[in-house]
Amino acid sequence: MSAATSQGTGLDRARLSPGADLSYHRGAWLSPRREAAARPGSEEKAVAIEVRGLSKKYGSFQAVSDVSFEVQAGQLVALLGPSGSGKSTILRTIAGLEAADSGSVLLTGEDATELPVQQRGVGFVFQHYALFRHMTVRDNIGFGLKIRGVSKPEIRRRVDELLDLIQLGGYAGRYPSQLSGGQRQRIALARALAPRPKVLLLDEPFGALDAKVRDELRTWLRRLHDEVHVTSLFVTHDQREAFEVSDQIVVLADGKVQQIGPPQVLYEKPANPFVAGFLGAVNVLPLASLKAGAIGRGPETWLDRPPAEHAEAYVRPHDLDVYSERDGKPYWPATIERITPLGGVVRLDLRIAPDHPLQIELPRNRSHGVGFAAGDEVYVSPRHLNVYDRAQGSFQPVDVHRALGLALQDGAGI
Ligand SMILES: Nc1ncnc2c1ncn2[C@@H]1O[C@H](COP(=O)(O)OP(=O)(O)OP(=O)(O)O)[C@@H](O)[C@H]1O
Repeated sequence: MSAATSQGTGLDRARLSPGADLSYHRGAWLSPRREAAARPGSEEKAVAIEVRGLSKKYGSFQAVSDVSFEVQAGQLVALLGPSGSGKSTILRTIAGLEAADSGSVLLTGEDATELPVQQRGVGFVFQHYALFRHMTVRDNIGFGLKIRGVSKPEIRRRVDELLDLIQLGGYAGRYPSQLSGGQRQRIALARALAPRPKVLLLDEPFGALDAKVRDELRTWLRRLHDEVHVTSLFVTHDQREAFEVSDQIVVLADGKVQQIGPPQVLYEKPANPFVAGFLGAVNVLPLASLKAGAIGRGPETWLDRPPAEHAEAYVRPHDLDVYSERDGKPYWPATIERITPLGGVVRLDLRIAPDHPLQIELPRNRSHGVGFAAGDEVYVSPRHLNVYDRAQGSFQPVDVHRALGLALQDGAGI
């Protein structure tokens, strides 16, 4: 957090300080060791949450399996995965609401594995607003401070500051029943922030809201985070939500980490077929069927090690071009079955021989210019794809045009 923003929100260092031996850096309290690491010019970045080798069984069911990841101080990170992938279990373990079978949790550098919930310094926001129905908004937000024995004037000042921050200044006297779902979640967030937690944990915070409010709150959360920079880890099963809000995403499936990285990197360079499919639409096609259409060096030369006969190409709908003539690029011959305008893009449903469905998305302007119609025989060419070789267990990105360009420069195989 910069000095300017901390003054702007009133979340200043002096009042946030939980102890003399800690200092504040980009949203997290740091021990002297971590503070040194966070100084400008330092190689190591401060880590606010560190999960090491976490495993958890419910009966004989392995819900979380050797999960490790780090959250840098001041970042907003998503735990993304399908239902049952272990997201909530991990979040609850970090909060201290659940005990892991093995592994450890470090918060701002200190081992918190054995600490009770109240001593971890975490703020928690649940999917279903856990506001007290009989308390006003002001009392709800101030609740955590009251039980910690903070003085009344200080609680009042802090609640006003947070009401300003969440832009609900005029709502202090209302009861939860007099608020919309979105407003209740903003209050829940203010309540979690009130005791100045080291880290904020959010479990599907917008899951119970309708799509439009959800959309608005995502943007709101990101802006709020940019203002206060409190280290936040939030659980979602919604890929779009994770993309819109987070700095980093931890993708989970079956209780295991699949990949960790910034949203765009995961999208462009997924580590495996699961991540490729979970983070957006993808066509899966036999790589071998490109051989016949390949110009110059075929797909077997695009990778360091030639992929097996049954390797598959994973191609995003917007990474495909469609032509009425062959034009020197590798292609799949295809037939257009349906053309569906979808606002800014047009979706083409095609079929390649012998019987593979294929989806392409073209920008609206481009599809107008080309003038395709259902029933047209066309050539489909990938710009970028991932080759999945089950036998080798490898999943490798290929920039097709580049691979082809290099092959042409070589002059080989033409
Ligand atoms: N208390 C429990 N007892 C038994 N099994 C549980 C318990 N809590 C969770 N599980 C199981 O552990 C697995 C992981 O659950 P978890 O809630 O962590 O997943 P999740 O990814 O958060 O799912 P969702 O998005 O549906 O909330 C699920 O299969 C779930 O049924």
